[in-house]
Amino acid sequence: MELKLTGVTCKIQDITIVQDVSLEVKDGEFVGLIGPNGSGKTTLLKNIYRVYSPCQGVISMMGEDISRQSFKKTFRNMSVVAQEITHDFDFIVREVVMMGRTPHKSILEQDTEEDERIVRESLAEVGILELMDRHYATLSGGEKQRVQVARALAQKAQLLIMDEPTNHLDIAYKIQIMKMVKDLGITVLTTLHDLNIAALYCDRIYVLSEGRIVGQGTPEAVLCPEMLAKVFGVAAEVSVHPMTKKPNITFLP
Ligand SMILES: Nc1ncnc2c1ncn2[C@@H]1O[C@H](COP(=O)(O)OP(=O)(O)OP(=O)(O)O)[C@@H](O)[C@H]1O
Repeated sequence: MELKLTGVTCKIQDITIVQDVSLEVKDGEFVGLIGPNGSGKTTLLKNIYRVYSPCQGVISMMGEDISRQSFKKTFRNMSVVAQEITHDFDFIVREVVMMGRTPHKSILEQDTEEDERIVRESLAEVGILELMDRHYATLSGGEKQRVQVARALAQKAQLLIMDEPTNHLDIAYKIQIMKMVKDLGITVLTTLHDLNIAALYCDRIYVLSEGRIVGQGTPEAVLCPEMLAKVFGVAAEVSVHPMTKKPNITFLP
């Protein structure tokens, strides 16, 4: 499920937050979006998952402009793990995951046994089947994050958009979730703050700074000391890890 952005600009209250962004995620690619706090990553993703509409530019999936699609059609093909999900009502975990089945149903359609099976499978995949009857509001930040990943899995979409999907997770779950998503083999665009995790899992990376794309390429090409100094303002040494053969960043105090 190919995703393409061409010249996307987004303004909020007349302030340009994202400017002339063009990027492409090819079918089956795992692409990272990195950049400092406030560089516009979440705003860009919100344009992709249709919370905002770009004031200029086109976002297309498989060559079709998503602004011309019904929301239902978009979300049959695109699942989203957003940051900081709060639910106004206190849902049970399995109800939150069942929300992932919504784009596949008509308004009054009941949940089927197949839906129930998919919900259980998705919870098991992220290792929290035992939480299925808990109240979502009572979960820890990391547990909530895994419920959101399970909801996205239950949606069975071919494009997955994730906004910092691992920020509440300890290192073991961070690796588990990234590996699991990678193994799905679907098309992924995700923001990531942990650049060593980005180096391990991303096929390609885009760098956003002040709303513009300032770098793109493989982790080896993008994650260099010059970019880290220029964009993030940090001193770092980058080596190739002898076991993973991926860039390994050591930040210098
Ligand atoms: N609804 C809004 N109203 C006003 N300003 C906003 C709004 N949403 C985002 N911004 C501003 O747009 C800029 C980009 O925000 P955004 O959340 O997209 O950045 P980000 O790269 O995701 O940051 P972080 O890494 O901190 O999550 C910030 O300066 C933010 O304050």
